[in-house]
Amino acid sequence: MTLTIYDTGRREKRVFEPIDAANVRLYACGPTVYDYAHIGNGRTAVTFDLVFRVLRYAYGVEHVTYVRNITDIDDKIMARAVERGISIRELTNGTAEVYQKDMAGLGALTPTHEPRATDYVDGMVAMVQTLIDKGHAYEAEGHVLFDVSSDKDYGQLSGRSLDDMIAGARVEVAPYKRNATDFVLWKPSDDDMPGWDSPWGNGRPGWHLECSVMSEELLGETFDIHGGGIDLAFPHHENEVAQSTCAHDGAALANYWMHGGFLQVDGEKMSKSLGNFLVVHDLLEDWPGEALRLHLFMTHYRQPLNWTAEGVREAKAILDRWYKVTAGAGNVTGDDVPASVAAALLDDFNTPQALAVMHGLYSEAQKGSEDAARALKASGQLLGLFGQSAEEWAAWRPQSSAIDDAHVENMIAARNAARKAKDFAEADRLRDELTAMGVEIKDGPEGTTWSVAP
Ligand SMILES: Nc1ncnc2c1ncn2[C@@H]1O[C@H](COP(=O)(O)OP(=O)(O)OP(=O)(O)O)[C@@H](O)[C@H]1O
Ligand SMILES: [Zn+2]
Repeated sequence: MTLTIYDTGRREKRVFEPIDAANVRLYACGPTVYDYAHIGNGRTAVTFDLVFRVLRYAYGVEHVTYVRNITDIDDKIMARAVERGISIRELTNGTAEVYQKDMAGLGALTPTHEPRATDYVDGMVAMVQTLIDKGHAYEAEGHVLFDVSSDKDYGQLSGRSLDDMIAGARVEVAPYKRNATDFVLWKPSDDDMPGWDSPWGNGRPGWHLECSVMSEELLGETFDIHGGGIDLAFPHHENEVAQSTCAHDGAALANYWMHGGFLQVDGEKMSKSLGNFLVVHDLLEDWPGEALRLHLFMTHYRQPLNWTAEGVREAKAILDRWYKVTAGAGNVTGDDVPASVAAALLDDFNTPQALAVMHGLYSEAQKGSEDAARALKASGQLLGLFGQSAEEWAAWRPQSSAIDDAHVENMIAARNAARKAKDFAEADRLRDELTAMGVEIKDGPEGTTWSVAP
């Protein structure tokens, strides 16, 4: 089985060769658990969940380690904790739990490890000391800064020239920096802010340092794949690389870099600062998680994705049909995934191509092919779909729905009775009432079925 990955570090598609096929190692930068995650954050989490699933498919369930970290050291988090008079942990326990549940709602498997930055501060202090000792960092006014001029490879990952980076950094250059591009490894905390003891006084680590240390402790100095949204390539990942390679005497941080495209609204990145965001937590009240997930997969992970309610509605309708046609398919395994679907996913996680094949399988299944129904179900499961029975799927209702199933059944029975008695005016009246409630009914050879219109 050959997996190819578009490596943003090398700017080309490469055949994936793991360091150790018995333990393939993946790290994706997780959220700052300050607020609810929006569906843009969700897209990136789902992308790396798919990578995790495809790696498990290719190398075996027991042979992949996936780390998705939680950033709980952040100025906004600390300010809010102080404001409420509680610890960072007390504040973020709730938000981290909601994040984990919401991502599970999008069909994401629980990662192997979900480290929290606050549990790794000792390791961060040690790495800062190592960087100072090796001549890659310096102390200035209570800060410790990474000396970019000491790293000849700085800028390679994101492909930026030093001039570009200097121009970008100039806006906010602090007087104690030797070079405009130097970045913070450690910064001082005011007395009224949370902090940790260090050789440089009471303070806290810079954000980039967190991932360098958590990935080293959980995956080793060099691991296979490192990922995140495209906004993280620079400066976050560039700085992670600088810290880790300099602390580890030149050993690479990761052999492959993957970056997911933005989820957009009307052509703009969905983000907290622009205020154009939809929170996953709310979306999961209005839609089944698998419909949100399928909408994400309709666009290749590296392309920008325009999020629309119409897209989710379409995804929900596709799943309605797929669930119906696979209802009798029984248990399937990875062996039932057809080669064409596997090939699409092993080719840089080409979900639109996999879905195109699955639409073909659906047509065959609808014509009665049991093999096609099984292949469709197995393919869906590899994508993290078909996580429930056809009955459960059909019984799903939006949380805002006031529809009472028993009441609907009674109305349908009354309508059928009216039709039998040739009281078509009453039958039509009941149908209109159901439509007004958002219930769609269909008369078929096996009686009347109904569903809730999205
Ligand atoms: N619109 C988006 N589309 C895809 N991925 C995104 C989007 N916004 C953020 N991400 C990704 O979500 C992950 C979590 O990031 P984080 O919690 O720092 O969110 P954020 O960048 O603060 O969000 P925002 O941009 O809304 O402030 C990162 O990998 C980031 O690249
Ligand atoms: Zn990171």
